[in-house]
Amino acid sequence: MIFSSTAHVIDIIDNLPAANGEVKNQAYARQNQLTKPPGSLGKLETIAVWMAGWQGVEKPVINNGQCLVFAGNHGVVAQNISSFPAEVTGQMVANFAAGGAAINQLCDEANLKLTVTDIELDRPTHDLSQGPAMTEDDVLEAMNIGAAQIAEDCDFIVVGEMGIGNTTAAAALCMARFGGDAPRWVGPGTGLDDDGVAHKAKIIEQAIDTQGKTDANPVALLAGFGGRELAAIAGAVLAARMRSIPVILDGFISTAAAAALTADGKLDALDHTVISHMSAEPGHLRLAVALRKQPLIDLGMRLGEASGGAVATLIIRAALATHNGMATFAEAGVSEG
Ligand SMILES: Cc1cc2ncn([C@H]3O[C@H](COP(=O)(O)O)[C@@H](O)[C@H]3O)c2cc1C
Ligand SMILES: O=C(O)c1cccnc1
Repeated sequence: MIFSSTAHVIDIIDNLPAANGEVKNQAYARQNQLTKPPGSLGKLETIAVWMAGWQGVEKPVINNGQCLVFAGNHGVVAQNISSFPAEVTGQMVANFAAGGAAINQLCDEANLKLTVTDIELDRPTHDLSQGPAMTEDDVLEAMNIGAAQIAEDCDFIVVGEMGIGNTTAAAALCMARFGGDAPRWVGPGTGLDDDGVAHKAKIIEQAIDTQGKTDANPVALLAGFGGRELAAIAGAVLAARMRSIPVILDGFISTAAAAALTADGKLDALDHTVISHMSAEPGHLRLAVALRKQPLIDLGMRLGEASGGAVATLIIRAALATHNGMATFAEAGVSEG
C-alpha cells in the first residue's frame, strides 16, 4: 500500500521529484545536432526531450509500456445523465477481456500491455448530486489499486477508464476544482441531446450546491465527485510520478481524474503527464487550458478507454525513433547551416 491517509497523499504531492534537467538539456542538444533543420520535427522534438527528462536518459525508450484501464460504476446514473444504462460498464469489461473493444486493437497496434481493472462494479458510488460519492477511505483504497497496477519494469504509462455516467463525475470534479458554471463543463458524453445536456448541467449544479466546492485536497475532491475508476487513475498517475515514469492522460475523464492531484493550485503535480488528444467532449478544451497543457493530437475522438492515449503512443514512438535513430551532422558528414 502506497497511500495510507489523506495527509500522506498531500505530503507526497508536496515533495514530488522533478524531471532530470541535465539529461533534458542533453536531449535538447542532441535534437539540435541531428540531420534536420533545428525545430523541424516540431512537437516530435519536444515530446522526445520531455520523455528524456522523466526517464533520466538521453535516449528514452518505450520497452515496457503499459495501458492501465480502470472501471467503476456511478450512483448518479439514477439521475438519467447518460444515454446508456449502468450495466454497460460491466459488459464492456467483459468485452475488454474478450479482446473486442477499441482499446484492445489500439494497444496491439501501439505495443502496449493492457491491464483492465474493474473496481467493485456491484457497489456503485453514491449519487454525487445528493452528497459525497465516496468516503476518503474508499478513495485511498482505489488510489492504491491504481498504483498497484504499475509493473516493476514499466517505463511508460497510458491511463484510461470505463464507467457509465463518468462524464458527469468528471464535469462535477472540474467545476469543484476550477469553478465556472456547470454548462462550461458538461457535454453530450455518450450522446445526450441538448435537453439531456441541460439536465446534466442542473444535476452538476445540484452537486456543487449540496457539497460545496470540495477542492481542499485531492482525496476530498475525488470523494466528493469521483468514481472509483477516477480515484484509481489519480493513484496510478501519482505513483508513476514517484518513480519518474512518464504518463499519457487520455480524454476528458482521465484528465479530470488526474486534475484532482492539482488541488490547492499544484499544477506541477502533472508535469510528468501529457494529454494525448483533444476530446470532442467540450469540457476537455477548458480543462486543458486550466492545466496549461496542449493535447498532442486532435482527431475528434470522444470514446475514453485510453483509446486516444494508445493512438498518441504511436506518435510518441515516432518521436523516439527519430530522436534515437537519426545521425548527427558530424556522423553523417552533412554540412550545418
Ligand atoms: C459501448 C460503450 C463503450 C465505451 N467505452 C468508453 N465509453 C465511455 O463512455 C462513458 C462515459 O459517458 P457517459 O457519461 O455519457 O455515460 C464511459 O464509460 C467512457 O469511458 C463507452 C461508452 C459506451 C456506451
Ligand atoms: O473524452 C473522454 O474521455 C470521453 C468523452 C465521452 C465519453 N467517454 C469519454
